[in-house]
Amino acid sequence: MSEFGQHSTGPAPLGTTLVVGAGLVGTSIGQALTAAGVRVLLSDRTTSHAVVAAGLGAGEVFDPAADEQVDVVVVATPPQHIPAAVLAALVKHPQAVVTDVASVKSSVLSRLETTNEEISRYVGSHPMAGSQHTGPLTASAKLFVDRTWVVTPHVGNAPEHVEVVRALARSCGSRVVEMAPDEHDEAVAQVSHLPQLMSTLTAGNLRHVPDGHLQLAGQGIRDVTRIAGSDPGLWRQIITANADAVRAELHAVRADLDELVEALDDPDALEAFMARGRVGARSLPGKHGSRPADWESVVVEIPDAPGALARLFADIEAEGVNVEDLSIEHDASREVGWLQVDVAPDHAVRLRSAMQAKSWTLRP
Ligand SMILES: NC(=O)c1ccc[n+]([C@@H]2O[C@H](COP(=O)([O-])OP(=O)(O)OC[C@H]3O[C@@H](n4cnc5c(N)ncnc54)[C@H](O)[C@@H]3O)[C@@H](O)[C@H]2O)c1
Ligand SMILES: O=C(O)C(=O)C[C@]1(C(=O)O)C=C[C@@H](O)C=C1
Repeated sequence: MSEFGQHSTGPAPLGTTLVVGAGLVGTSIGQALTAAGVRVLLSDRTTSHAVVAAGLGAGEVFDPAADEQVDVVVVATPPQHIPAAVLAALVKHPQAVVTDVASVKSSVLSRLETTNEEISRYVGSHPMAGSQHTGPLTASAKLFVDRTWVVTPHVGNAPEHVEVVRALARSCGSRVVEMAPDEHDEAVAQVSHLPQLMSTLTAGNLRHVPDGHLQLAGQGIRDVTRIAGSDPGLWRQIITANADAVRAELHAVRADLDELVEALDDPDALEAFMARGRVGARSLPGKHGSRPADWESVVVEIPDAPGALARLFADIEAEGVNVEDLSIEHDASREVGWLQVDVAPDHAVRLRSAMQAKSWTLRP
């Protein structure tokens, strides 16, 4: 686990933490905090979600009648309900530091500020991890491990309140980044909201593609369209709350698209365009902030058979090679998968020969 993880240097312990909204994100936070030894209470306007989350090890169902002191509240509802839920939490839990996990930050803060309520105990935040799924059944205690969690304080916050939210993020295994709410919104328009829309555009375009052609779909389009499966109702709220920043990104993409259409008749320009994409992909930081370009991939064929993956991991471990990242691709026609193991470049040659010596098939 990372130096930021819950099992490492030991973040400051959190007090009793109430999660409001026990869906994908709320339940995952509940599970991570519970695993880190924090007492977690769960509430959801759909009571069965809180009950399911509790059954999945995310904490206990909150009983408002118990009148228990709550030290931290995490509001994990869809964005449109967040300001009201934050205000309600500030009133009901006068000792608590209240945070939220909404994918947009400025609009939530502005809504809270216009109420003229006392919001000094509210510190916004946003874990940069999730999935295309919703609901407690899709949660995972490991969702936030080694991922960035943005904390977006406002001028009224005391440092100790900000520290509580930083400790919350670290307790879930995340790496904390602090940013002003408007800068956060500009950044997520670039690295989250635009990518979501590009995935949606690509997947939406499949409506023109006949079934016979869809059969040819390989891993490439699956990689690009995974997040197009996200909840349209949730994304409607996210994008409309960050429309100005997203609009600027879309205008830039429109200019690039025009350039690309022109480049179709100019191979040099086309290659330069493709090279720009590769540079962009390599600019993304990987685990612990390192760049994927720092690693080398070893791709191993694994039979779709019980125990094959465990055997492969045991063989890698026996070699003493540290695995930096992993991904798996399923072969469309054969009962095999391809496991991509990313390792430090000076370990790659050794790992390849060790795998071959143990009769694993490698992709060149
Ligand atoms: N899905 C992601 O990838 C992701 C990642 C990071 C942050 N977020 C943010 O997390 C929040 C939750 O997203 P999610 O993906 O977990 O959605 P979700 O639909 O899985 O969960 C939302 C939960 O909130 C409950 N809820 C709705 N209104 C409520 C209210 N007024 N009071 C109490 N409970 C209420 C719902 O019943 C549901 O259980 C959103 O604000 C989203 O922007 C999402
Ligand atoms: O589906 C995923 O893999 C995500 O991590 C989703 C993702 C993202 O764009 O990074 C989407 C929106 C959230 O606000 C945070 C995370």
